Amino acid sequence: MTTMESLIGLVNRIQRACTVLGDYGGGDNTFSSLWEALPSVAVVGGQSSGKSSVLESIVGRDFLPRGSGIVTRRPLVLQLHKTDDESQEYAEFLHMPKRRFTDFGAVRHEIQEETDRVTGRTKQISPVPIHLSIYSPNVVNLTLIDLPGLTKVAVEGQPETIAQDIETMVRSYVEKPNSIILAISPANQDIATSDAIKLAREVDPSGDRTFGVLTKLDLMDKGTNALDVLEGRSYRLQHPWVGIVNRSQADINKNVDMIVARRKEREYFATSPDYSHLASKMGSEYLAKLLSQHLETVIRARIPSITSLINKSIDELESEMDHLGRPIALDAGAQLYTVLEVCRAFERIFKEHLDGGRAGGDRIYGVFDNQLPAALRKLPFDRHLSLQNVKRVVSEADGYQPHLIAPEQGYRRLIEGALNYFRGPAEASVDAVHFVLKELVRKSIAETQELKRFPTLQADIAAACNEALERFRDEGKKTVVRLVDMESSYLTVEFFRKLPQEVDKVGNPGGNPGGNPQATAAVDRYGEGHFRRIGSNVSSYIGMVSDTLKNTIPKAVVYCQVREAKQSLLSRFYTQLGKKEAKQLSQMLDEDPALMERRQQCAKRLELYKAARDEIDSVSWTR
Ligand SMILES: Nc1nc2c(ncn2[C@@H]2O[C@H](COP(=O)(O)OP(=O)(O)OP(=O)(O)O)[C@@H](O)[C@H]2O)c(=O)[nH]1
Repeated sequence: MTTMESLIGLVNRIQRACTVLGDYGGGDNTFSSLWEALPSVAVVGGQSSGKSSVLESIVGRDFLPRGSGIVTRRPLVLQLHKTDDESQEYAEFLHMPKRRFTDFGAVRHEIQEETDRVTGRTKQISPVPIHLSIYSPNVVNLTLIDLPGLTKVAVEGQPETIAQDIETMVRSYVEKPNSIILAISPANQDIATSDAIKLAREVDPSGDRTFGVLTKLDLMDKGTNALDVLEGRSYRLQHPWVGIVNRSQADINKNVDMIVARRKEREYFATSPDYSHLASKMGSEYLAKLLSQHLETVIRARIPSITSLINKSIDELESEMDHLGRPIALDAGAQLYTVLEVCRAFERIFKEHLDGGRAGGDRIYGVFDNQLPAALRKLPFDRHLSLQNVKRVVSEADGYQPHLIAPEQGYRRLIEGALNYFRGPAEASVDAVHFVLKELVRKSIAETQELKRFPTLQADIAAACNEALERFRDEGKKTVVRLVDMESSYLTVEFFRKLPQEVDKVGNPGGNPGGNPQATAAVDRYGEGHFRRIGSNVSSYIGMVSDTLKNTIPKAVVYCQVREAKQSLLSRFYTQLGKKEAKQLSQMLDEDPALMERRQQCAKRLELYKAARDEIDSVSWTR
């Protein structure tokens, strides 16, 4: 069977858990607020309207700080728990869970101290609530939130904006649709000027959620009464107005006991000529019962929507937790496993870039198909094989004895000189592919979801990849330069064998009919045509080599760089990983602090919502 205790107690427990997580009215939150979904009673009134007196009267104890100026500077969530008649009264603060207060003077002192702990002694206000639970046979189960009194002017030491700040904070509590407003107004003031009623009218125009309380009935001018207000004629609310007579300042000074004061209040209404017909519906005890019953009804009505909010929030949090990733295990084995798993995810993406499926690998083919042939075409063979240079190289190679038939040395020197030019484009191809691979590593790291959480591991993987790519580049360069050197070290004999014999060709070059053939040949061997032919033969040979290199350089580059990157980009990293200690591994898995924080918050929230769901499930409802 559901009892009032179980329902209000349930909300109390959820409310306390909310506060621990920073979820309270007026708080700044990135999560949907469970607190806001919970019905609560907020006590609102102007300064000196009698708020503290009403609360103390409901509790039956003196426990609230008194003084001039703004005494209540943080919301006080006051949870009242009714206990067995013979049990001892005590109070407990959420921020001091181990200490039971039986001296209510000490409770008052602790409220002051705890207020100052957050706000400093500067008379500032703070929306962070203080939670106080009171266990007593003299209370009904009820939760009330005492808020700073609405004020018009700042006093010495308070910021100019204090009046506005208080209103904003109070408003943030009372504007929530689940808030029940206990609007306190003094009877010796015109109700039209009541701060509490003004605010309540704004946030609850239908008066559905507002309970009007009229204090200081005993202080009204003789011959006047508050029946117009109490009977709902001055300002109509959905719930009946409740009149209250609290202890006067003189009673307080005389330390009149609260229980005695309650009795006097009862007597006041019972014997009052104006109010005796309303006596059963007046006074602080009646108010407490009325609120308790109403709160219970409201909670009962809200349970389905609270449950659905909780379920929705659990789903959202679980999906966010999935997105954020599991928390990191503490033992070295599990950490190593996590690192390897993340590395493999990265390698998979990197390979997809090379093998297709993701863009980027085609840029390597671009190097082979465009950059390399273009660079080969641009080599300065025209200059190298100009008539002048051919002549110079051949003469230098001949030395003092000009060549007799073909300038063997001259050919070799010209060819060797030309082949040297191939080193440039060969090395440039290696560099170009290196940069493509580097870029693909960068992209793959960015695209590896699993890596996002671990900035340190990201940097470690990037460094390991770059180190490996440098090694592959060195190897690639050595290999392509070797290809060029191989061309210089042994020339293709076949090519020269196939060249038409010069003697035959020059025997009668067709320009000197009838002349002395020997003389013509002799002159021509050192003439321009002869050198031009040498240049053209060397050029053909170089063209042939260029065609070969155009094909073999890509093979070497793929073999040394691309294939290696696919097969063993992280091989060394893995070897080093095996030697790492648990501490180093956990350093690698050092998460982005913001992300860790968010996960922790989500986990705590999730715990709260699940606990709240269990709490709700554990109460058997009578509907
Ligand atoms: N005679 C009489 N005095 C009252 C009544 N209610 C409050 N007082 C007196 O009015 C003064 C202010 O009451 P509090 O309960 O401190 O009012 P408050 O709204 O909490 O004031 P602040 O905390 O300063 O905003 C005190 O001196 C009370 O004794 C009442 O019903 N009758």
